[in-house]
Amino acid sequence: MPLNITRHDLQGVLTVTPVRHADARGFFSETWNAAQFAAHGIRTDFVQDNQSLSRDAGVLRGLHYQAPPAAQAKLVRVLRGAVLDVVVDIRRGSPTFGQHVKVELSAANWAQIYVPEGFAHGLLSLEPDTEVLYKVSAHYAPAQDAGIAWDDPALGIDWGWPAERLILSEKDRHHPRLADITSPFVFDPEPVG
Ligand SMILES: Cc1cn([C@H]2C[C@H](O)[C@@H](COP(=O)(O)OP(=O)(O)O[C@H]3O[C@@H](C)C(=O)[C@@H](O)[C@H]3O)O2)c(=O)[nH]c1=O
Repeated sequence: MPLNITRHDLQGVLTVTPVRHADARGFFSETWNAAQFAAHGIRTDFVQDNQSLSRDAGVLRGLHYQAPPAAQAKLVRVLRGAVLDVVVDIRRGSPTFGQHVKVELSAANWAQIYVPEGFAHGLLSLEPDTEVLYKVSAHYAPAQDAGIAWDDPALGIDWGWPAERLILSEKDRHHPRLADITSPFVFDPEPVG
């Protein structure tokens, strides 16, 4: 079954919507198929699956990335509830540096987002008890774990949620602005994979 893929204006960022085979019992869906991704030129070796639960709507996680040598590509989907998913290009020299893509992922729309290396990632829960599951291409590396301020004015992300009602981790309250870091990622006009 071919993948339903939408390419975004940011190089390599994709929305992927797997087919759901519905029947009287419910549905069946291939949520990750390496051969089908390879057919689209994406050969990512995922090594870890992560799951998070956000109890309330308004939980904002982000904007996160891991620096090389632990840089991660991610394939993100929602098992329950809905999120606003945001991906920011932080590759120095990129023609779209600092620009973002915003996509709603939900258990209902079954959409996934593919986030390549070189992008910061964040999500906002839009419903209570939202569960997110995502594959990553490098193991967790606390020393390389880093972030950018979700409200960096230069990024201009409209989260569509009153700032005073957002629920953030302590860590996510203190990330620097993009202009205040030297991103560890450099734009490659001809990326492999
Ligand atoms: C990311 C991560 C965290 N942890 C631990 C560290 C900490 O004690 C606890 C919660 O970590 P965090 O606060 O970083 O979790 P969270 O804020 O959900 O972080 C995630 O946010 C989204 C937007 C992403 O893109 C992910 O890659 C990841 O950075 O889990 C791991 O053991 N393995 C992991 O891979």
